Amino acid sequence: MKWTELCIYTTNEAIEPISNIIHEAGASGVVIEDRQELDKERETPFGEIYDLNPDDYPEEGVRLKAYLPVNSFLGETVSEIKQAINNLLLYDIDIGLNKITLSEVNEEQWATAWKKYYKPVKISERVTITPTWEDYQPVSTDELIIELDPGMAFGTGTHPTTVLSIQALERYIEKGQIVMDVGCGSGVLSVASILLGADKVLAYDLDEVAVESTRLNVKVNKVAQQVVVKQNNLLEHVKEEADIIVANILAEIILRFEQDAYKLLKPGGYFITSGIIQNKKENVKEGLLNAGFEILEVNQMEDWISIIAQKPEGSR
Ligand SMILES: C[S@@+](CC[C@H](N)C(=O)[O-])C[C@H]1O[C@@H](n2cnc3c(N)ncnc32)[C@H](O)[C@@H]1O
Repeated sequence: MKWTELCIYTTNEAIEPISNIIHEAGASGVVIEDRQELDKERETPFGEIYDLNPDDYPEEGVRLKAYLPVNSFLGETVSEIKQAINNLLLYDIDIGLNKITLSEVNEEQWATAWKKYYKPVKISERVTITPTWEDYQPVSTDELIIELDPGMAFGTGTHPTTVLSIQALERYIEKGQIVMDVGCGSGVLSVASILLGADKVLAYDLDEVAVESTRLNVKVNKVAQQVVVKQNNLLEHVKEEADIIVANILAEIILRFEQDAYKLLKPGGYFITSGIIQNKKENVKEGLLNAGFEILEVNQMEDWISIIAQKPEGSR
């Protein structure tokens, strides 16, 4: 099978929204080549440092590579992707150079392009994410392993917004709790919640592909019995109560359901928000305070912010 490699030169800030656009356009995955990665010391969970090849990275900014099957819709799909990326400017997202190139690759090149980038990555104290094709052996007995196929919706689970969410879940989940995962994507946060001790997760996403992806990943990770996955717009019509609500979605979307999150949380429950870019931090905080939350933590990784808020004990 022939594939077209679509290369998009952009910025770190635009990785997440452009990845979503590409997935929605039907690409079977996104490779992220971020120049900043070259300056970081990278360590595998085994403590080995491995070097990255500078030739695999753009001279500046970020290069996203996506693979689309060559068919008669290709031209149309590429135009739609370009239009959707340009529309990001309306949300104040810096799309940088926004140069887009196309080239044809064969099946074999496509498979290798993927796999060389993905290694097991330690995300938090206890959680390691490993691609499904790696035969990964835990290093310690309390290590929790999440298996993900980066070729599926919403990638590798190692984006800073996902990492911040998992690190927060690790600090706040207590055994037997109920968690809601709003905008579940690949389902990585649902799987993490169960592995970290939650009894049940209610996972929601508006996107059908994401819902399927979560269903598959909860099965692969053997937690399907405890995760109820449903296509839903945020928390619309949801009636259950939760101990923790986690949402890794853009700030604009978090702002739309802070009050619903407050209503559905038990007193003392936590709202873990992530996916917030720097300049939207104050808006999200203000919205959370207006809804009645107390802000417990504001954490940052690269340009991304995660805010952890609590519904006060004794409130209703
Ligand atoms: C950044 S991804 C996060 C995926 C995953 N939770 C993670 O942390 O890696 C955001 C997800 O929110 C979903 N989403 C966006 N708007 C939504 C809405 N109104 N209702 C439900 N899900 C939504 C998108 O489809 C996408 O899967």
